[in-house]
Formats: sequence, structure tokens, C-alpha cells
Amino acid sequence: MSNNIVLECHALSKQYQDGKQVVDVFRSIDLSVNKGEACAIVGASGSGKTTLLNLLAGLDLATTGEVKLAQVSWSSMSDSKRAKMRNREMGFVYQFHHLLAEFSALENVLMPMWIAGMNKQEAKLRGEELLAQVGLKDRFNHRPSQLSGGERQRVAIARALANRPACVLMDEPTGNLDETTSLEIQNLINELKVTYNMAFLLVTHDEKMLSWMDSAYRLSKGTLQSLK
Ligand SMILES: Nc1ncnc2c1ncn2[C@@H]1O[C@H](COP(=O)(O)OP(=O)(O)OP(=O)(O)O)[C@@H](O)[C@H]1O
Repeated sequence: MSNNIVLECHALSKQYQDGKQVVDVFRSIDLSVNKGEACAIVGASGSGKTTLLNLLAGLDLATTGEVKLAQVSWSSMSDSKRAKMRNREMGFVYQFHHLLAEFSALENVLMPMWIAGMNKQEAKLRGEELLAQVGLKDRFNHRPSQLSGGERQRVAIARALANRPACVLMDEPTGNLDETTSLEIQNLINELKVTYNMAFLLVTHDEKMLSWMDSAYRLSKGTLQSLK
């Protein structure tokens, strides 16, 4: 096994019990994402993309199979170890930014570093550096309501990178943006991927995004097909 693998799953399956019926979302999925790799999963609505992301993030338990982050299986960890690991080693970006409305852009970026117990001065320096990197040098003290949709998503990306995670998971990160802003965000993700040598795993409906991804898969009828 390569040491460059950051996130991997083996023989992963998920079933939901819906009343008396069993819903088979997917079965026997294998996937691995390396350092510095941007990987996309595309699929129609209802194909199971969010379910898969939640399993990869250790937020939900698989019916069978296992998920490993940095070579450690989620199922081998206690709830508190899982929460700590998620805070330190994973960043999350969603379609809707989920920034805290009453805090400034900088404070939103600082939050995961404070939770991780980082020294306040060091956290502030890193937060300012990250906001500058995502093009928001002059927006440190703005609240989310004072920012555009694209700027809010940039803050969400800076926040996701705050603890220098091994892997950033993104659920439709450009789903709520116009085409130009979406392209700017795609370029930014590409730049950050190189700068930090992190793994980015992104789920999307938008097949146009596949052109700049290193690898891509389609989730359909419960299986994952490699597209590139
Ligand atoms: N808690 C649950 N109980 C029962 N069925 C569920 C549950 N959560 C999801 N499902 C079903 O699992 C399937 C996959 O759902 P999921 O939300 O993962 O799809 P998705 O590809 O992310 O869809 P979208 O793109 O619309 O968000 C759907 O058929 C959904 O109805």
C-alpha cells in the first residue's frame, strides 16, 4: 500500500431500513485518494453521493466494509477520537457555506484552530495568511452577511484548511454560485491543492468540473465507475 494514500475505503456498502423495506444505496465500493490529488465523484440526485461522503467523513457507519483516514480505520476509534481526528485531519466545504453569522471572516477561520487548542497568536497569523491566500486580504473583519456568495465560499475554504488537514471533503462547493465565480473557486482549489499537497474529494452534479480533476468516478446504480 502506498504511503501517499490519505483516504480509502474497501468493500463499503450502505443500506437504510425504510419502514419494512431495505434500501441498498451502494455495495462494495473501493476508493482511494492520495496526497495532492483532486478527486471528483459525480452522480445523479439520489445516487448516494452525500451518503458516501458522510461515511468517508466518519459521520455515519457503513453496513459493511471500512474507511481509513491516514491509515486509521474510523471504526477502530472511540467517538471522542473520531471527533478529534475529524477536526485535525479533515476540512469540510458545503454548498451553503455554514459560516457563523455573528463572527467575522477571520474569526470563522480561527474557530477550528481554537477548537484544536492552537496558540491564539499563531492561529491569528495562520488565519490571516489563509484569508490572504483565498484573495480576501481586505475582508478580515467582514461578517458573512457583508460578503458576496463567492467570498463566503472562499472563507469556508480558508476555514476548511485551517488545521492543515490531510483531506478536504467538498459537497457541491460551487452549486450555489454563478459560472464565473464557480470557475474562480475551481482555480483556487487547484492552487491550494498544489500549495498544501492535500487531498481534495469533491462530490458534484456538475460534470464540467471533471476537466480539472486528477481522478473522477461516477456513482450510479450502487457502484462506482472510474471516469479518469
Ligand atoms: N436516513 C435515510 N433513510 C432512508 N433512506 C435514505 C436515508 N438517507 C438517504 N436515503 C436514501 O439513500 C439514497 C441516496 O441519498 P443521498 O442523499 O446520499 O443521495 P445524493 O446523491 O447525495 O442526492 P442529492 O444529489 O439529491 O443530494 C436516496 O434514495 C435516499 O432517499
